Amino acid sequence: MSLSLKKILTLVFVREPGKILLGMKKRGFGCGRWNGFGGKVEKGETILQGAKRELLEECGVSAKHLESVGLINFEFENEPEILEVHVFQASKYTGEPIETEEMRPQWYKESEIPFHLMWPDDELWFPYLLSGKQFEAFFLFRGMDVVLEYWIKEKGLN
Ligand SMILES: CSc1nc2ncnc(N)c2[nH]1
Repeated sequence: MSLSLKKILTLVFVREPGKILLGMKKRGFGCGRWNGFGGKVEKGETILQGAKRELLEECGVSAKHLESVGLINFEFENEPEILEVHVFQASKYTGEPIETEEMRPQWYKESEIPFHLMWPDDELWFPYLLSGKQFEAFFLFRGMDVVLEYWIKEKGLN
């Protein structure tokens, strides 16, 4: 059993009734796609603190309460590193979203989410996010555009 390297990441979606805030990634991993806000968890901070920090850094929104909504493990074929992504949503926050070097924020109606300009996994798990169902999921990617295998499980409150 090879040592599977895990990278802990965060992903935050800001919500308003019938709307969700997405960010157009302007550089780096996932550039050119509408994403959630988030990134790495730094030494000495909790996953929750990392999520709040990344949201503030990437679009100027300060989450007052983050709700854990999902846990997704991403594997990429022939790569040893597994991305463990902790997904949160914020409905209590301060600050208007602003564009940064990383992200261009935009509100989308939940009925008009631009899945064709997002990671291909999103269309599969967004129904859980949008319906407030907690979930766990796994996606095996080939490159950046093809999902080879996946599963999604609804999670009761633990
Ligand atoms: C690595 S696969 C992935 N799916 C995603 N969906 C939304 N925002 C991200 N940053 C995502 N990354």
